[in-house]
Amino acid sequence: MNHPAIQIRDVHKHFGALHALRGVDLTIEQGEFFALLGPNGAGKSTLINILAGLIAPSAGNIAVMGFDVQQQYQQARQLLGVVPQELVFDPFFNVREMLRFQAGYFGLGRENDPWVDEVLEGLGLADKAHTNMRKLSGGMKRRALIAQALAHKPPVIVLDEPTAGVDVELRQMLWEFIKKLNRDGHTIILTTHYLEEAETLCSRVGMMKQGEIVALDSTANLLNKFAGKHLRLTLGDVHLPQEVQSMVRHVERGVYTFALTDMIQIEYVLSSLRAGGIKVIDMQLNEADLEDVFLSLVGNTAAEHKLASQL
Ligand SMILES: Nc1ncnc2c1ncn2[C@@H]1O[C@H](COP(=O)(O)OP(=O)(O)OP(=O)(O)O)[C@@H](O)[C@H]1O
Repeated sequence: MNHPAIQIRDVHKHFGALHALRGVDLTIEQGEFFALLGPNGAGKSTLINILAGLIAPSAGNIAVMGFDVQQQYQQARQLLGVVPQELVFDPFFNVREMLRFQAGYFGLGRENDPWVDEVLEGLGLADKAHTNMRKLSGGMKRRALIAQALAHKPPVIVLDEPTAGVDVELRQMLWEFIKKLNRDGHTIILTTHYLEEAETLCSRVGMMKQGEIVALDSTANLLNKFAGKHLRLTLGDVHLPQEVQSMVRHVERGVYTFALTDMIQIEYVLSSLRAGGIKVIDMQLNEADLEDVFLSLVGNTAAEHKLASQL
């Protein structure tokens, strides 16, 4: 039977009084490149920590390719490679030894060496294979630690904010390598704050807010459904008519970005400005992006949270 890569069923997590996960249901099929997005504190890391078997859920369960992460921890863990935000390593090994050791922990021996070579090559570490972990520069260490999570050739790879604070070169290299692994059949789950990354790489997106999934769809559908267009108008220092103020997504040095859900709104904005005696100095119409979807779903978090807690 072809199990989903990851099946999350009604997962809750309480930290004392805090209800950090409020019934998360999510199925990720084998071969997907999936993005999990959400503002700080939405619960992404908590969900990944439960997935990786590092913490237990308060209720619900998660299976990796059919293996329950608690009841069948070892099998589930073997199928999973998790690149966490913060990583620890043993400083006494060189890079290749460290990767072999890591794979050995999962019961793999010399037969896994070609894969270790592929990982070293893919992450630009081939010429550092014999360098002691202690002697690597910060950026190279980061690469080695990503390699470590992949050493046992896991079919399901989870990357938790892998490019936070990472230089452009590694970012590009990492994505090329991860895209190749995805083409080869590995399932990839990515959490990121870089919405652009999710937009270009991932075919499906889940957005979390306050411990719940608030949107789940293909990247293309989300963009179509929510985003519409961006109208960027250079107006200078003006006072906008009341009726168009709520459509403004962003203002910077006299350039106003309006989020439009319908093309007819262009005429509405322009005629309001005209009626208010405001002159348009320049105008641009752009496709909106995942950031719009994200903001329209997770914006006003604090205000809504307050409202929800009063109800
Ligand atoms: N061990 C813990 N003890 C108590 N509260 C915790 C613990 N871990 C997480 N939390 C809380 O649970 C909520 C969800 O945190 P989590 O780290 O999962 O969010 P996140 O979406 O990963 O955010 P970020 O993008 O900042 O990593 C937050 O309010 C956080 O403070």
